[in-house]
Amino acid sequence: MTEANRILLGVNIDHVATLRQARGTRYPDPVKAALDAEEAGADGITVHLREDRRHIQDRDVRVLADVLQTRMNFEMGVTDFMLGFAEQIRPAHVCLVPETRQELTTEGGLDVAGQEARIAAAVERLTLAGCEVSLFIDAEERQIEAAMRVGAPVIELHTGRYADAHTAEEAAHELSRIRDGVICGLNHGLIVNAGHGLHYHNAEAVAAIPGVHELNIGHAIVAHALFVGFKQAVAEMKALIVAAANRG
Ligand SMILES: CC(=O)[C@@H](O)[C@H](O)COP(=O)(O)O
Ligand SMILES: NCC(=O)COP(=O)(O)O
Repeated sequence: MTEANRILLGVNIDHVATLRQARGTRYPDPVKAALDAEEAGADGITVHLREDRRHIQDRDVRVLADVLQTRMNFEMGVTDFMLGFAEQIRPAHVCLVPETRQELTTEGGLDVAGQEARIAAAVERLTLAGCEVSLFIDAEERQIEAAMRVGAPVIELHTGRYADAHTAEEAAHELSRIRDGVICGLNHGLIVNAGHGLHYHNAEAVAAIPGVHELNIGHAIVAHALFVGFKQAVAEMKALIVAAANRG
């Protein structure tokens, strides 16, 4: 990997499917979005198959598994169904996320410390299936240490509180928590990704944190794509974070 592309962009295409599901149509097709994203420089494609199937559907994941040129980052709750599904699909990456039916979006990180045995068993099953497992967690030392203990090689730090900050002070505080989380993860030998709620106006500061491996970004890219097209929206985000990482 060259210095110019040392940070990776995973493009989350869930909300292309959100638009499709709103009318029960066949369009817009998240698979087309994924292929366009790849052409525009995405390093991977992220999809979250929610238990309530509010956006991505099982078939989307199956088709993506066949056609992606990069790699799939499959986000899932820790349930027996999802574990079995992932074992069939065998995505390159599986990210375990917390999930509740009523939430608007993923509101916090997975409580790994509070359920180590259950998460360790899931990590083991997925690893045996050939998936690299990541855990979507808050930037807290106890969660990062638990992630290491359960055998996950990768963590993704939840950036939602930073993205939703109402003041510059709050944003700076949340950013410094993420920075500390990155250092902690790296010190424990983990690969550290980050994502959630990142946008064209706030992703650079996270990308500039030394050691961040990949950012997963979806909602903002899909929204921007309405006005500039999907490829352009992905290319703009990729250029933004690569430049920030190189400056940082
Ligand atoms: C786990 C995560 O942060 C994203 O995948 C997010 O869940 C996108 O989907 P939702 O907007 O449905 O939460
Ligand atoms: N894991 C975070 C992700 O995939 C993208 O989240 P968002 O940018 O749609 O909020």
